[in-house]
Amino acid sequence: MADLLRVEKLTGGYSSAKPVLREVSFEVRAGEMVGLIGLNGAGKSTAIKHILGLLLPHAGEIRVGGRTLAEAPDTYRAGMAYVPETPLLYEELTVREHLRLAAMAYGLEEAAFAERADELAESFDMRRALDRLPSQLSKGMRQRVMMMTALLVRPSLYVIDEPFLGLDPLGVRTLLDWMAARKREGAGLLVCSHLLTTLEAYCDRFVLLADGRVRAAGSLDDLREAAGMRRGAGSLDEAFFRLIGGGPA
Ligand SMILES: Nc1ncnc2c1ncn2[C@@H]1O[C@H](COP(=O)(O)OP(=O)(O)OP(=O)(O)O)[C@@H](O)[C@H]1O
Repeated sequence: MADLLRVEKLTGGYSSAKPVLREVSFEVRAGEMVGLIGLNGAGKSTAIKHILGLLLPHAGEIRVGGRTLAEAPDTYRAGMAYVPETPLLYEELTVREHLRLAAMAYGLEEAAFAERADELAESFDMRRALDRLPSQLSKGMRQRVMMMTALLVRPSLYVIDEPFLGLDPLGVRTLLDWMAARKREGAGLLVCSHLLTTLEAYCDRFVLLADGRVRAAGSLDDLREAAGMRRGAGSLDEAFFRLIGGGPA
């Protein structure tokens, strides 16, 4: 089976004269969660913009479900859901209307919509907020709406940027439980975050970007090995600091 997401020797960024990403390659397979990590300015958001098709590769290619954006734009876009770091909501639509809009955009049937929306509202404790407008929601509640929208439509690939910021501990736990459930059902998740301890507990593999290049990639043990640590010993945090050259020797 094709990888859900394959980034192949991607060179890209905002101007071809000065690429931000250079020859970046990684993949996300069905049933795995991959953590995209790196310091501020390493190129994580730029990589995500390329994956979403908001930036076009200067060289290399990106495939979602085996197809590039140019080959199959509809399949490419419908194959993934993106959750941005900053909630983007329509100020004139209620929470329920946001969910319904997502369901329509992804062709979700009414019965499935009703069942899933209800389940999500319950587990994210948003039942009482379903008929509120975004201006009547707290920051964390707005973030919950974004997550609920992505979880409602059940694409095969999730691209999630800093999902935990703004969520209270209960929201973080609920979100992680949902992400793990989607993963068990065969979805792939690319999660970009600075919360290394959380990623370590939930991700199967990691891609560490530094200065727009893949500094190390693979399982925690692969990263430990690349960092000169023993397999089976030491945290992701420690491997990270050794690999980017900022930690104790
Ligand atoms: N719109 C833009 N135009 C030009 N350069 C940009 C733009 N956005 C980001 N950059 C540059 O691209 C590089 C990578 O930035 P990017 O936002 O991808 O980093 P990041 O890893 O997501 O960082 P953070 O952890 O701070 O979110 C930086 O040098 C940044 O200055």
